[in-house]
Amino acid sequence: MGSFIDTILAKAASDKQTIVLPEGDDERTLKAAEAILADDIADLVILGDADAITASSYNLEGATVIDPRTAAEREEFAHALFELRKAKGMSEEQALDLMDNVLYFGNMMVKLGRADGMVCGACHSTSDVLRASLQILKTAPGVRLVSAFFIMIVPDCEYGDDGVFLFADSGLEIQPDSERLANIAVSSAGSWKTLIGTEPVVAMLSHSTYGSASANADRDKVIEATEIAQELAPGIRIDGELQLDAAIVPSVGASKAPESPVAGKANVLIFPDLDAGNIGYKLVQRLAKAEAYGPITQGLAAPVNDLSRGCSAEDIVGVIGITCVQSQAKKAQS
Ligand SMILES: CC(C)(COP(=O)(O)OP(=O)(O)OC[C@H]1O[C@@H](n2cnc3c(N)ncnc32)[C@H](O)[C@@H]1OP(=O)(O)O)[C@@H](O)C(=O)NCCC(=O)NCCS
Ligand SMILES: CC(=O)OP(=O)(O)O
Repeated sequence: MGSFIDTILAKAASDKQTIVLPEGDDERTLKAAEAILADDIADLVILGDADAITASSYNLEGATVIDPRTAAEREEFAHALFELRKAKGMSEEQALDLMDNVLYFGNMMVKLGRADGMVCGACHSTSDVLRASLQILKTAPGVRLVSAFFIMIVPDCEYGDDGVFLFADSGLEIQPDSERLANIAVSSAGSWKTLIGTEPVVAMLSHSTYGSASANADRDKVIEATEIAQELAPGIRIDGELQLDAAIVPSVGASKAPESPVAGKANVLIFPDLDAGNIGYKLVQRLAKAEAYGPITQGLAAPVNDLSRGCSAEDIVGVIGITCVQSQAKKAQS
């Protein structure tokens, strides 16, 4: 793994957080858990069939293993879930039934402070993972929109921060309007600062650079989103609309958008919709052999992060480290 993830894991280990891994029946999750425990990076709670987990070939000594179907906390968590969701029509019985679902049980652990964060999605779809978190944890104070990004580490790449990029939204918001797109850009700049620590340089991506394409709704959405984002965060370098080459390649940026403070230097790439963002990250991951960590959420009241069902155990280790660093940052702010 590259130096980005080494730095993240060292930071995670410096102030250990407690992370729930609800997919205890997934082989990659157990392999990742073994690596996290061996390097003393986080305290782990693993959910699932306790007999099967403890009988697995992985050394999970030190982890707390809970089977939600028989856990002592079921009634307490179900009642708390009912209180949270009764206005939305949930009954006590439905809340208790949901405690069989590891995603709901895990989110309740985070909600009630039994864990600092959660990582899952190796064998659950993104919509199932995120819906449960959006319903239970909700947005952080002052935040209107939750969105999701990937940290991409592209090998042998001189663009971005030596090949490090943030791609958003690659996981959650399907068709953001200009206001939502602006919010995604501003949140992504904040996430870049939290995880990478250097200055975010944010490009609002389009098929057009500075009006090169004739007016159309897609282009105009990105132009409007850029204006809103610049107003929301005047201290952050955000510019658009920019094509991908103008955003990251200095010579192309200089020729297509010479006055832009972002063109040719972008490290945070904001895609116009989820089709572009999700396809874009998978292209770079698979064709450029980039490491891809995410979807990492931003704007949730507590860090719950998703995975692609195509993830490796190493990806899970990285996302656990990122979740710990997000939790440390959240505690530092409060
Ligand atoms: C995440 C997702 C499931 C949420 O939307 P949904 O299915 O429409 O769920 P709901 O409308 O029931 O929303 C659930 C709750 O989340 C809230 N919510 C939904 N999107 C939100 C957002 N971006 N920010 C904050 N809250 C949000 C809703 O307001 C709702 O709250 P409430 O139940 O307390 O009123 C949906 O956006 C989705 O499927 N996204 C794409 C995921 C995906 O497939 N990605 C590709 C692979 S990574
Ligand atoms: C992030 C993502 O695309 O997830 P999945 O591959 O599981 O759909």
